[in-house]
Amino acid sequence: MTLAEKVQKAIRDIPDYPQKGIIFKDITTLLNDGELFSEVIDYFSEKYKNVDFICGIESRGFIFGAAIAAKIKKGFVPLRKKGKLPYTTVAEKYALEYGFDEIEIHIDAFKNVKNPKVLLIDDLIATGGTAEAAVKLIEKIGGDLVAAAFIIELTFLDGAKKIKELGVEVDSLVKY
Ligand SMILES: O=P(O)(O)OC[C@H]1O[C@H](OP(=O)(O)OP(=O)(O)O)[C@H](O)[C@@H]1O
Ligand SMILES: Nc1ncnc2[nH]cnc12
Repeated sequence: MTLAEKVQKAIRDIPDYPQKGIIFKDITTLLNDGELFSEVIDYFSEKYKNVDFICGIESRGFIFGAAIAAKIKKGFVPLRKKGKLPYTTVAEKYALEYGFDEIEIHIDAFKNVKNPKVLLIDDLIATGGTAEAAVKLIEKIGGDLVAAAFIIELTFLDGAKKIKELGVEVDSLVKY
């Protein structure tokens, strides 16, 4: 079985969560499988070992992003929901599959590196609203995006298109 097939098998569908009509992709069952979680981390770590920073989106993007960053010994930069970062931030509002939100990044997150090469990672891309906001924030503070990577892509919501239109490569492990 390929890694993508194993991950697909490990993810659980929860109908009507958090709202009626949404089929929620539950990654906790993937995280629960230590061997497979580790394989996913190894896969992305090998592919992106040459970046300077890993940016992860709160909160599920933190789980994968922080593990990859530690493995390749590069900095981890959290993109957090509004009001959670203590220092000066830039912010973007966005719409996602089931609501609206706002994320922020610290303005000095890439301060010590010139033209920093950055990987953005999240567990899932649906409409792409969240990732689009993240790309804009990373670029606003001087990051050079190598790719936006996701464990899961919901292709029928066309989110990858939004990101590609910003000139950023999309790398999804499992597509539905
Ligand atoms: O492509 P989009 O339509 O923007 O949706 C994708 C986003 O939605 C989920 O996060 P959520 O905001 O539910 O936060 P969580 O990770 O804290 O559960 C997911 O982890 C992505 O960040
Ligand atoms: N269907 C879905 N499952 C899990 N996370 C999501 N984020 C946005 N849409 C989602």
